[in-house]
Amino acid sequence: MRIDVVSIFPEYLDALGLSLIGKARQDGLLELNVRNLRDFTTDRHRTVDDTPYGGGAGMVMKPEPWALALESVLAGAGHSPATAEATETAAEVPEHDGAGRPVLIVPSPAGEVFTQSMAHELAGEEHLVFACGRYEGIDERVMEWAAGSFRVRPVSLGDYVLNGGEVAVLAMVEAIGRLIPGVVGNPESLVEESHSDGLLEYPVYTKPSVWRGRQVPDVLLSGNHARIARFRRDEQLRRTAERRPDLIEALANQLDSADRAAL
Ligand SMILES: N#Cc1c(-c2ccc3ccn(Cc4ccc(CN5CCOCC5)cc4)c3c2)n[nH]c1N
Repeated sequence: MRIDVVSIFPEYLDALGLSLIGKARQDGLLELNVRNLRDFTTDRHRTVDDTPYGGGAGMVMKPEPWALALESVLAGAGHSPATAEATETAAEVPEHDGAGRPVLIVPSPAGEVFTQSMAHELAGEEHLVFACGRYEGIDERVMEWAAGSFRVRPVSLGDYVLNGGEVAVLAMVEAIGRLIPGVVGNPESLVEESHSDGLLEYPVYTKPSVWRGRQVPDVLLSGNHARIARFRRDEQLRRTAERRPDLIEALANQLDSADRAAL
């Protein structure tokens, strides 16, 4: 997988050189390129923002630096930017769903909320491009223009307000990158994790069996795998009902009688 990121704070993405994602890059499982949006400005002050049409607080990111940066990404990946007629052609040919075009993920408070399911979907893509906005956001015409060469997806990390897109990109690249085959040493650990079966994960314990007077649940020391599985499932259901009742609602028709007894 190839990932390109454009940001006015490229150093924010340095954390993607560490740990599993950093090793995946060293192992050639993931290619990551970060571009500084200011390198695509044309004035001496490297200006990326301006006042909003229609008034209002704050500043808006200018469109032209973004178009130049995204065209640089396309050129770097061997794609040619869409021309006007190409855009029309793409729109007219129904089977041309743009599957070959890179996905442009635009972190935004107004985006579709990022989920584990979306992480799995995006982990299957060949080329992801992340546009990190700042200020009050990016001129909307950039996303309209980009639709000629990218599959554009505004995505939100969650229902709270950040100051820009970089933190969201760190989270999404980690969530997506860990699903790429070979990145996580033991693929088994990807199976039983939160949200993989729609429930929150069960509590985990390790040595010592008694720590500051607190005993590990006996069932986990029993060696009885059926009882251990049932305990873990019960803990998943209990935790999910307590912390995320919304997830229980979504699963209601999938729970068996043993599950219902645990709630
Ligand atoms: N992913 C993600 C995010 C982001 C996110 C992502 C990208 C950018 C780029 C700029 N910002 C700052 C910003 C904050 C608030 C608003 C709303 N406006 C409405 C009209 O009044 C002014 C304010 C806009 C821009 C960003 C925030 N926040 N929360 C998430 N889950």
